[in-house]
Amino acid sequence: MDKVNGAVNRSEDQDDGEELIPKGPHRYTLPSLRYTNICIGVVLVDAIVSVVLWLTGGNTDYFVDNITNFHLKESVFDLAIMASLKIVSIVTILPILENTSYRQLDEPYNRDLGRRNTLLHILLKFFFLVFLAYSATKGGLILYAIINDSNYERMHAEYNALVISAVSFSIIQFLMTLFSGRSMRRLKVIRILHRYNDAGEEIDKDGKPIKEAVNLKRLAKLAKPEAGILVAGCFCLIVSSGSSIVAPLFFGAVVDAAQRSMSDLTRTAIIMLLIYIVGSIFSMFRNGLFTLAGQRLVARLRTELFSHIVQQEIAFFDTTRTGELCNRLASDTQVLQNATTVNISMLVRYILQMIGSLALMFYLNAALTGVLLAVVPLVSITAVQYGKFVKRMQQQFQDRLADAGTMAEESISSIRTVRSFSGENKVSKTYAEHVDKSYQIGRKLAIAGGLFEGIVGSMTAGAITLVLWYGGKLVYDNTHGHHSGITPGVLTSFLLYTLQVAMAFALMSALYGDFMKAVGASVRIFDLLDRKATVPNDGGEIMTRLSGRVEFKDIFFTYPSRPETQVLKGISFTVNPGEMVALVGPSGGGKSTIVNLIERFYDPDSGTITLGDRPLTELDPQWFRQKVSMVSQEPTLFASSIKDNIAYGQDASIEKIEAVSKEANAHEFISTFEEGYETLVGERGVRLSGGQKQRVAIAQALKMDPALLLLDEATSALDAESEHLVQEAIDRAMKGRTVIVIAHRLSTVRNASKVIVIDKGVIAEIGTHDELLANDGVYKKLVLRQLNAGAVNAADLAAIREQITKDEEE
Ligand SMILES: Nc1ncnc2c1ncn2[C@@H]1O[C@H](COP(=O)(O)OP(=O)(O)OP(=O)(O)O)[C@@H](O)[C@H]1O
Repeated sequence: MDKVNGAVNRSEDQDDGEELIPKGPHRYTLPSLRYTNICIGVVLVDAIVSVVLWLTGGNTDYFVDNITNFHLKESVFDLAIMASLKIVSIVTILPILENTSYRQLDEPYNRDLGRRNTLLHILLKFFFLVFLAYSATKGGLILYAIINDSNYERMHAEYNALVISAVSFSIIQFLMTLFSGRSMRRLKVIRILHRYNDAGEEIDKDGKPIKEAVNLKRLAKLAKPEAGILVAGCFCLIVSSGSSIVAPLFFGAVVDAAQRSMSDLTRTAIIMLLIYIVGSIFSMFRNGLFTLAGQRLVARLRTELFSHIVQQEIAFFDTTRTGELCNRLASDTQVLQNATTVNISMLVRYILQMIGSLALMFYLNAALTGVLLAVVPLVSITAVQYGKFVKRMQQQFQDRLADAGTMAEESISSIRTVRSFSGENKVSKTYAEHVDKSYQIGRKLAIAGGLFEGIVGSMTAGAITLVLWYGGKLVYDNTHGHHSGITPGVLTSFLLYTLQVAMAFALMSALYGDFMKAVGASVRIFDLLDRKATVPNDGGEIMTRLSGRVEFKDIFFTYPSRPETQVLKGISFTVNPGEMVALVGPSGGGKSTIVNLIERFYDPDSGTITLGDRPLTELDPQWFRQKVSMVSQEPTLFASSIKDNIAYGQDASIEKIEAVSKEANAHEFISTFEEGYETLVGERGVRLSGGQKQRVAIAQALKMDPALLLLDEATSALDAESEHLVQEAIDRAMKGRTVIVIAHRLSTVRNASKVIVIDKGVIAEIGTHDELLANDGVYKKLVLRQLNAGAVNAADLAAIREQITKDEEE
């Protein structure tokens, strides 16, 4: 990657019309794969092919004679010189042009720059037009002489090849210069922005330092434990590639042997068969070993990733969609599996095949190889352009598909809500819209795919015909006594090599796409793996005993997912061991948030929470969470048996499970199930009723024998019998424990040691039920509202009425 402006700029955010100039130090670089470098590369290949063909063609006399007695239709050293001139002109003009064009993007009104640019564009096109005109004229004259002039003395095969290559390259290069203007204008779009912090570290969009750049090295490091398998795989790969490299040679040998004798033919055919068999056996091992390494890698990666995900703080899950995380686990890891093992093996195989085949092709006939190499760039440029387009489209296609997937997952997992709102048609319509978006991209891809097939197919056919025609001519030369000809067997081998190189090339471009996908997937996976939970999940002190004392000291809290709204504004209270404290207040006031903070699902913005006289941040979260049990109003069970749900997270004997179930009034209903404690509860416990789920959750909490019990009373009405059973279980669970309850029932608040009224993030009132009722405050209003809603039983109603009348009398 080249530096565009090595000096680091400092600028403020401002709109320059096209993009926002980033705040702070930054610089830009240009990608290596860009117009200028591609052009220089093509000209270099042209020069190498030309010089090699010129130097390998003919004996010394011929070689010298060709120079001293220069003749337009017979000499070729002019073409080799022209190739060198091309290098000089492109290497001098293009980098300057790129530089001035880049500057001009920032100084569009600089006339000097504009004039200089125009001149350079014209010069570039002019030079390459001259080169094209010269080589085309020369090629035309030679072709004319071959066809019409019987006295014309044929050139050496290599020289013929040189003329063909010079003409083809000149056409390609001239066509490329036509795109110079457009490509230079795109410099600003393709440049890569690097931001830095004040310490000089490179940072990403969000200002976080880019710790370890995702590169092949890190990907390869992932596969380190599989090194042994991979080395064995590589050995098999080398043997199997060797076999496929030499096999075509024997293919040709069989054709030639057939023209000599039967015994020769049989012998050569058997050798060829043996080579293929050895190749296949090693291919089999190669394939098996690489796939095995991949499977091991992905299994390890998935496990590691999953345990890393579940270690993240709760706030992370508030902002990250479940579907997205599942995608990372399922498909991103799969993409990485292929990229780090099977794809790398394929890449090495194709590279070996290409280099080996090309070397043997040169060995068989340099001229024929030269002709082939001359037509390759045309096909490859088209293929690369198409590849880029496909990559962009594929990315969009995947994104749209992922949107559809996430939406489907959300709808299906909350099918009950969808059904109860009769939302089936709506979700189907939304899903169809998402799918349609991906279909539109898929359609474009289909059309482009067809076009590409057609164009590249015709080009390939043209290239093969050219090679075949030229090879045929060499066979003809051979049978008619020219020393530069080849046998039909060599032509056969050559054609097979051509196909092998073409296939390796085509498959390699497909691999490029896979690698790009893998880089994308690895960025996402490594991002996740590198992410450190802001609320740690382990480490800290483990005490011998934990008392249930809880203290909030001036707690301010904002949910990270909604940074603009402060939810708790200076909350302070104490819960002493053995007390039952009720949190009450209007909906959205912050009661559940307080409970979340006690579980240390989040850390407060400021203030201290102490549990058993120690700040929560000093305790080992995994340890203290076992001492603090939470029973929520809508418990979520796991899709396993009742027994496993109660034992969740701990080894517990069936006797213990039964004992806590009895205490939680759950044993009775569990015993009525045919499979008892082994009964499966279904996804999120759907096969149990609300009351049953709550009692299982209470049993779960009791099994932990918690020092502190956090309760969220159900607001949803259960039937009287069920409510009675749940209430009885809750009362039993509360006995002898420190309890904080988000209370909705008057009976609960009346029994509470202390009632804390939370309203809009602050403590509105604090005291016993009787004290608070005496105040004409939020609590009294709440109680009256409950009375009106009829949400209290007859005894409560009478007691409250009596109390209020007494208050009014006073
Ligand atoms: N995970 C979250 N991310 C962002 N905001 C949240 C989150 N959970 C709750 N809130 C917001 O915090 C505020 C307090 O919510 P909280 O659930 O603590 O209220 P509550 O008093 O328990 O209400 P209710 O009695 O209805 O359960 C609400 O405005 C809510 O929208």
